[in-house]
Amino acid sequence: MRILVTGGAGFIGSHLVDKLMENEKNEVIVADNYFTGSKDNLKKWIGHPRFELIRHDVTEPLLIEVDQIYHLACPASPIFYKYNPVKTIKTNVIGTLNMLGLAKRVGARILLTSTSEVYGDPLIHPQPETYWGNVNPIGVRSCYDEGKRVAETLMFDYHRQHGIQIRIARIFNTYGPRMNIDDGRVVSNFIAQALRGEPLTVQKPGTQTRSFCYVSDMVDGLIRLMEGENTGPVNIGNPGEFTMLELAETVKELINPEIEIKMVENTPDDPRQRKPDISKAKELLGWEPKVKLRDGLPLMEEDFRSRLGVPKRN
Ligand SMILES: NC(=O)c1ccc[n+]([C@@H]2O[C@H](COP(=O)([O-])OP(=O)(O)OC[C@H]3O[C@@H](n4cnc5c(N)ncnc54)[C@H](O)[C@@H]3O)[C@@H](O)[C@H]2O)c1
Ligand SMILES: O=C(O)[C@H]1O[C@H](OP(=O)(O)OP(=O)(O)OC[C@H]2O[C@@H](n3ccc(=O)[nH]c3=O)[C@H](O)[C@@H]2O)[C@H](O)[C@@H](O)[C@@H]1O
Repeated sequence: MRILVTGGAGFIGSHLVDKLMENEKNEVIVADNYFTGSKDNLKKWIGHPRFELIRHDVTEPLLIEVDQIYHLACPASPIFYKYNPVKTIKTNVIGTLNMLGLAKRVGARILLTSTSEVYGDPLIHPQPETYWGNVNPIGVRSCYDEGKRVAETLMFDYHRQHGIQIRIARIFNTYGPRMNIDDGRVVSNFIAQALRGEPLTVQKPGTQTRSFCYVSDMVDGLIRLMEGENTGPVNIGNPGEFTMLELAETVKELINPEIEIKMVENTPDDPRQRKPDISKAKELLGWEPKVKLRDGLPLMEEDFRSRLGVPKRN
């Protein structure tokens, strides 16, 4: 099986590559423009005979021969996707069109990593896949959430019109080792702040919720979806729901009980609550997450300590 992973130098993509490379029958090709990803995440595979890394921007066509495409390329942290919103929407729309064109030409199966942000600021809780969402089409997050919604539309239109085999995963907040230290997402921010001895910045009001999935569970869910018979969309995430204040308290307790928690201004259109209904993933993929937040945070702490050079105190 020859497998293309777009965005494979990023956080989730590099863990997915590790898992796919475990199977000796797989050849893995990564295409990435290194906007938020890094070759460092893939260093153990560079030079491996079953692995290839291409510097490529998915907004340009890619002509290669593959059997499967995991299409992850897209900046995921709000600070990065808002940095150049026109580029973000081009990545979601033109990038997905290009990858669907590739899938059509070579007859490959393609999986899109969509997002829980397609539900916007949800009015239904928890969110099932049947919920159409509550999204601002002209806001500062729209390049990402509307971009992913168009990407999902393109996937289904190619499927209906050209018979392409598609899979859509709606990923909910995922965390783990290899996240960018200054990525700006909440779990990486809090862990880096706790280790640097800086206050944990809880954006107001602090009662907004998220549900955090450990990256190994995520990768397992994505592979099951790709290998299974269902197009999706399927929610993949951990239903354990926490307010941002609860998350800050947990990080404080586990990593640095002396640290201060500081309330700071939030950004526009921040969803107030988010929790996946994972009945479909359980039923169709036989999947559910195994790693609890309290078990996953220390694994991420260990990785951040070694990258920041902050040894554990005894
Ligand atoms: N991590 C999460 O919580 C989460 C949640 C929902 C959805 N997702 C989706 O999962 C995917 C991976 O997210 P992540 O957390 O690993 O993010 P990440 O930023 O670490 O990885 C994204 C990768 O895509 C690459 N990339 C960006 N634009 C590109 C382009 N135009 N051409 C080629 N490569 C490009 C980046 O360099 C990076 O390596 C994204 O599609 C994201 O939208 C992630
Ligand atoms: O799971 C998803 O579908 C989406 O979730 C995230 O978007 P978001 O939930 O806004 O992620 P964060 O930036 O980590 O913010 C989560 C919450 O933490 C808060 N926050 C963030 C950073 C911080 O320092 N402090 C803080 O309280 C934010 O206000 C927000 O309420 C990801 O960044 C998207 O890539 C992904 O598609």
